[in-house]
Amino acid sequence: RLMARQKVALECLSYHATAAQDDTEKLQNAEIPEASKFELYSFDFSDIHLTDDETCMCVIRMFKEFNFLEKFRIPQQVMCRYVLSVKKNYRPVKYHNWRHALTVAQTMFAMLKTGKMEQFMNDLEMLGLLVACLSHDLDHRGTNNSFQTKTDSPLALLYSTSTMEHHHFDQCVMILSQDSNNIFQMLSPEEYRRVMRVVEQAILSTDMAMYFKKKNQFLQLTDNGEFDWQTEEKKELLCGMMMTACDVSAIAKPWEVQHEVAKLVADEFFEQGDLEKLKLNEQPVAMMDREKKDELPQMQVGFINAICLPLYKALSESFPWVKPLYDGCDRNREQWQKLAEQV
Ligand SMILES: CCCOc1ccc(S(=O)(=O)N2CCN(C)CC2)cc1-c1nc(CC)cc(=O)[nH]1
Ligand SMILES: [Zn+2]
Repeated sequence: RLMARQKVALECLSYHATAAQDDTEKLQNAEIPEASKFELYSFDFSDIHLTDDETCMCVIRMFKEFNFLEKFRIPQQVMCRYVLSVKKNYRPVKYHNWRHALTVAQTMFAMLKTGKMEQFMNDLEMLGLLVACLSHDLDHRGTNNSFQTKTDSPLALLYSTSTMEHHHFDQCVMILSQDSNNIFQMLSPEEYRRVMRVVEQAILSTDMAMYFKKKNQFLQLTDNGEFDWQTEEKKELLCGMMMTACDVSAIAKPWEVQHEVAKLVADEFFEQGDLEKLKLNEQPVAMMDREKKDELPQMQVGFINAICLPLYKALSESFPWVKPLYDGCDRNREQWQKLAEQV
């Protein structure tokens, strides 16, 4: 019986076809605009006005700014097909979609470049971090880990902890396992092993439960004025914190952008709450209960105070050039506080 269910589980892992040839050729022949056109070096970057094609060009431009196509001998066509295949494997859910993945990757780009964190990373680590950001929510269904467990989803059968994050990593591996998508194809076996370890750790670190586990260790290092970050363990810890900082970076965007994105997050949460009421006949947690939408501003203040600000504060103390993330988040806290007092 278990075998049959595991067979079903593996079926649901089957990833959709690679990007179409004509889309790939179109992107391949396109002129990739300068980074300034997309404001890729800014922490205020927003994808809202970009077309789907432009989002793909943003990714290629970020890789070009790091000179990764030369450094890792990535054929242009493989680069294009890889980006389109990753985009294709995001579902059109309200928040955890391709646009979210792109904005997370752009924040990582800005932290490394504008935030000057590239001085602590080597090329392979930065390549891994960008790939991890692009892949970190692949095939998200708009529901969280506890929902997989509660509904006996095939994914919960495969992974009992960090269920979605393990699935996102699996999807990332599956896309790279197609030669036509494999941007790592020219790496040596040793380089491939190292970059995949960076990608795996980075994607798994986006499980908020992992963040809570690791953050005190990180805060101790920054409080003690850690400046080395070059041991395997410290590097892994720093990369994990950077992933969380990028994953929640919508909280640090200009107010109009944050307010719009919060609506998308709420819509996705409320749809899960509806499923829990209807299918599971269960009362959802407040943040997923649309009957409690009035509590949203106060929840955002709690999210900022408990999770976002402490992280951005610790990062800004050790890496001063990422302070715009702290400042943006603090401004949004004030805005959400004002709305919370109005209710
Ligand atoms: C906007 C709709 C309400 O959104 C929230 C409500 C509550 C909390 S929470 O900090 O209390 N907390 C987080 C950890 N969970 C395990 C328990 C609940 C966070 C958010 C929230 N999350 C994200 C990340 C997806 C983005 C965002 O903007 N807001
Ligand atoms: Zn995410």
